[in-house]
Amino acid sequence: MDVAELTKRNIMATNTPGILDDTTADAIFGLMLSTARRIPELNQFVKDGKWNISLQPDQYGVDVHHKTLGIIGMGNIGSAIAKRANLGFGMNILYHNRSRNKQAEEAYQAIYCDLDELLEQSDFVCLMVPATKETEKLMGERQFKKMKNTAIFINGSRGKNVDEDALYDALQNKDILAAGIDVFTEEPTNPKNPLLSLKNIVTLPHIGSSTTECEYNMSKLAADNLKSGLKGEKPPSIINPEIFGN
Ligand SMILES: NC(=O)C1=CN([C@@H]2O[C@H](COP(=O)(O)OP(=O)(O)OC[C@H]3O[C@@H](n4cnc5c(N)ncnc54)[C@H](O)[C@@H]3O)[C@@H](O)[C@H]2O)C=CC1
Ligand SMILES: O=C(O)C(=O)CO
Repeated sequence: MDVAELTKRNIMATNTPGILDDTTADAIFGLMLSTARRIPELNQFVKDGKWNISLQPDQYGVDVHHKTLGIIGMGNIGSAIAKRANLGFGMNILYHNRSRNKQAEEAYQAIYCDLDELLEQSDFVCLMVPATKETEKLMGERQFKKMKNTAIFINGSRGKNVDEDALYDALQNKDILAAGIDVFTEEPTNPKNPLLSLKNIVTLPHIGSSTTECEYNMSKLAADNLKSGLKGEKPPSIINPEIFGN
């Protein structure tokens, strides 16, 4: 939204902050586990009736616990992911952000570093920045080449933050081990998107906040915002309160 323009025209802008952080972090963590432990692929293996000998080493996944997770964008959702990773899975947290996040540093022992350092050192790289001009294709060929070839890339933010062609090449050339993505450059993605042909990627149809509880809570807050606005009152989560004056 062009909030400045809305404010200029005296139009209220509202959002639903806070409500989806934990739900989205759960989905992103699910993507990390699914990708590392190859859950969708091995689920299909059982259902296809192929489980007739014990699992072979080339079907093994990799550990998540006690590995290093690099979070690009340590905001509300990034912090909720760090909490799960550090307190639940004993993971070491590196992060890159526009500014230091002291709360995450204290609560989850998160260590601030520059982007290249994060890419070089992390076993999992999780992208959680907003889509802006600065973050467009933030992850491209150079960044994927910086990652370990045993590392896993997760995108829970916006598709445009990643150069999908570069991600395809990185996965195909085994520059990185695998990827898990909830978001695409174009949504719904074209079924012919080359990424979908790869074995080492887990894909989701942008399900970050898609639980019954979370969708209900977001809708309720949106309706509360609307009701207040229509009565000329300040909505509970207004983005541009300045239109009401001080
Ligand atoms: N997959 C899904 O269903 C969902 C995806 N999202 C996406 O996740 C994004 C993050 O959400 P929140 O954590 O709530 O936002 P937030 O605003 O709390 O956190 C974003 C963080 O990214 C940092 N950042 C911004 N530009 C940066 C840059 N160029 N370099 C480094 N850091 C930068 C900010 O400083 C901030 O700490 C949203 O903007 C949205 O695109 C949000 C909700 C659900
Ligand atoms: O609110 C968002 O940013 C979403 O991605 C919806 O799930």
